[in-house]
Amino acid sequence: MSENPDLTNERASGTFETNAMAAVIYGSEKFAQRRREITEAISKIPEFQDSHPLVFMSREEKISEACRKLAVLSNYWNSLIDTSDEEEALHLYREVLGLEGHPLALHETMFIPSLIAQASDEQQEKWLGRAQRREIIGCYAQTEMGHGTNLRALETTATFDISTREFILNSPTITSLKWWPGALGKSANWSIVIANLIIKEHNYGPHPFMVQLRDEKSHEPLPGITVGDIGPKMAFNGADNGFLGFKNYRIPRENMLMRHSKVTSDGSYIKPPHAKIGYSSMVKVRSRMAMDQGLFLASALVIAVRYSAVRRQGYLEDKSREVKVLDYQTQQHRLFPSIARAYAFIFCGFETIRLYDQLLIDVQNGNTSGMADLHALTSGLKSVVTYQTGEGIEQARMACGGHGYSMASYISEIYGVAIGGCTYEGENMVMLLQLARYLVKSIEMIQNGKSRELGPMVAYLAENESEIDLNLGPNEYLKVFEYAARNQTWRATEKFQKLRNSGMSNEEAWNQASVELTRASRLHTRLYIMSTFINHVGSIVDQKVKGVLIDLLNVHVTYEVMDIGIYVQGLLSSNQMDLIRNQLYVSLETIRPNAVSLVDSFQISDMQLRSVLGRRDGNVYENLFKWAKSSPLNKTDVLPSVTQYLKPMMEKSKL
Ligand SMILES: CCCCCCCCCCCCCCCCCCCC(=O)SCCNC(=O)CCNC(=O)[C@H](O)C(C)(C)COP(=O)(O)OP(=O)(O)OC[C@H]1O[C@@H](n2cnc3c(N)ncnc32)[C@H](O)[C@@H]1OP(=O)(O)O
Ligand SMILES: Cc1cc2nc3c(=O)[nH]c(=O)nc-3n(C[C@H](O)[C@H](O)[C@H](O)COP(=O)(O)OP(=O)(O)OC[C@H]3O[C@@H](n4cnc5c(N)ncnc54)[C@H](O)[C@@H]3O)c2cc1C
Repeated sequence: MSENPDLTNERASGTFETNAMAAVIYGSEKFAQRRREITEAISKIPEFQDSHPLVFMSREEKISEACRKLAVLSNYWNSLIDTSDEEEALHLYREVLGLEGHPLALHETMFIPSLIAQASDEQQEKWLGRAQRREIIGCYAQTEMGHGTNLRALETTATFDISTREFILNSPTITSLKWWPGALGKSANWSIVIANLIIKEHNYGPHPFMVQLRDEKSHEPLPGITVGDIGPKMAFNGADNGFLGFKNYRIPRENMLMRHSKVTSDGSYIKPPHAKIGYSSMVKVRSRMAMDQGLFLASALVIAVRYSAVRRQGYLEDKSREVKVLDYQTQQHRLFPSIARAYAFIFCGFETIRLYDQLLIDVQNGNTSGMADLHALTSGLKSVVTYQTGEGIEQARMACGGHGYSMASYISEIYGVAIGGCTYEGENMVMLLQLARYLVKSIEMIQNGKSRELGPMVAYLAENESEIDLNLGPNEYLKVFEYAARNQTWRATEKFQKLRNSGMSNEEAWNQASVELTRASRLHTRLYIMSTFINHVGSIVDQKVKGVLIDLLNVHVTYEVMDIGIYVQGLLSSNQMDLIRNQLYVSLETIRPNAVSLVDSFQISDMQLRSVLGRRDGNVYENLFKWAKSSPLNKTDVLPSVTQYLKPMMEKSKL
């Protein structure tokens, strides 16, 4: 079937090459090209296709389907990608497995990275190759039923038995059961387990241990291990998140991951170079989240924007034909700022992934000085990005009207998976408060006359306000954001200090200032996102691509400043606010002809999107009907439930 002419026309109105834009989005022409090649190669392998639509499958079927594809993938892995390239691997996983989770997701995202960051050279020699070759499947078991946030209260223990030189693992209570780890339930046979290290009755706090859970031949749980699946979730049901308990389960001393902290055979403890070095796997995942969430948001927008260009409803001036709903200003206001955010998140993602990779090298060389900065940055970024991604996806769903609510759109599944990011890798409020600690410390440095020692990301906190001339473009908007973030950070810090100085405990003062503190963290992070977007656009060479991204940046800066209006009342007059509002409306119109090309540029395949509404060819209606007919409920005209219950009920009512 040929492409829907409405989409053909939209594509013809684009002012730039989508391949050139993809090169900017994905950081290089080479990688953008590799993505296309991988997608093309996968499309020719029939076993990678869903055996039937995932949305009609039960959990068991979803997990089985994911395992089937992983088994097929193992035959093609080396021929499809450069296995040393994490981004290529991720693209392959996304294309083949989609986003509903699978037994190797945590193996790749946390188990292997933990071995790389936490295992000594000898331990890597023993386990890393096996993990990378997928001879074993691992997970990351930290969260317990009773505690996920407050790691100092974890209850699982690893007690050193000096006589046998083993650790004895125990789960002393119900609440100490590990709860949530992905792939733990049914798939993983090994795990990195975070447990309190106890030597001679002294608790040294949470440490990582390499623990075998299941027999490598029979896959049966080993004696002393209780393990299983925690049941269905809001989404992500292709993953078997699990529970895990230990009863006097012994592992050799050499199974504590000992790159940083160490326990010698005589039970001596050697401290790590930084107290939080064991938290690196979390920082690794957080540093990826802006990219991953940006792609979730992008997926929902591809669907909503393409659909809005083929959906016609109502009239504007021309009464001879209904308009594309994408021509309504409200629809543009709903979708275009999110397109800008998706671009910005991906640009930030590349930046934080690079920063993590650098930090990993620094830490391996004994330099831990960058840990606090990256922890603060990624804590704020994961919180803001996951929240705004959730908002954007939900708006995309509503922008598709009734069909958006159908699983045929697939947006609800994208939403369910993405929104999990607000919780996993540190609950958002908690992580905003982690960043707030860093911001408060920065203010205290300024108060103590140490402004010069501030890092580049917080230097603006020490600056004075300057006049704003909004006609001058994005950098002026950045100043508006700096003003808002600076003002809020000072206000929140002063509130905290005042409460503390009034005699309140540090903890209570912090608690009573915490809403204001989280607001400061959000503004600081949104400033970082805007500034990264501006810098990125500034570095683009292709003039056509740059021109469109400047238009998109204008959508971003005007929308973001309008969105934080309450924080800039002291800086901007109501005339200036009106000016910005009008600039936003103008920029929505400017971007309109490029809307479809901007989402096409994400180059997310139909196979990955799984959306009838978001099909690249725009042939929505005939495929919607086909999809509905394939619903299992339509296998027969008369359901057994009708025969069994409704008919007798109706017959009875006739009497
Ligand atoms: C080839 C590769 C292919 C890859 C393919 C992959 C395909 C799959 C794709 C599918 C995607 C799948 C996505 C799903 C993934 C889901 C993963 C979810 C996993 C998890 O959720 S794991 C569990 C995560 N848990 C958490 O995040 C817990 C949150 N809590 C904490 O982090 C800490 O407890 C907290 C809140 C930071 C507090 O810690 P605490 O020890 O109590 O510390 P204090 O509050 O007292 O702070 C002390 C001091 O330490 C500083 N600090 C804290 N953390 C860090 C850190 N990480 N680094 C540096 N510094 C840190 C903190 O700032 C304080 O400093 P001060 O100077 O202020 O004292
Ligand atoms: C899809 C998914 C996958 C996961 N995968 C894994 C995995 O592979 N491995 C693993 O170990 N874990 C995993 N988890 C667990 C996850 O990391 C935790 O659920 C998360 O860190 C939040 O912790 P919690 O559940 O204890 O929340 P809680 O801390 O109980 O949060 C409840 C509420 O309390 C508030 N709160 C808590 N502490 C504070 C505070 N100090 N100040 C202010 N407010 C506070 C929170 O903001 C929140 O509103 C996963 C979770 C999900 C949803």
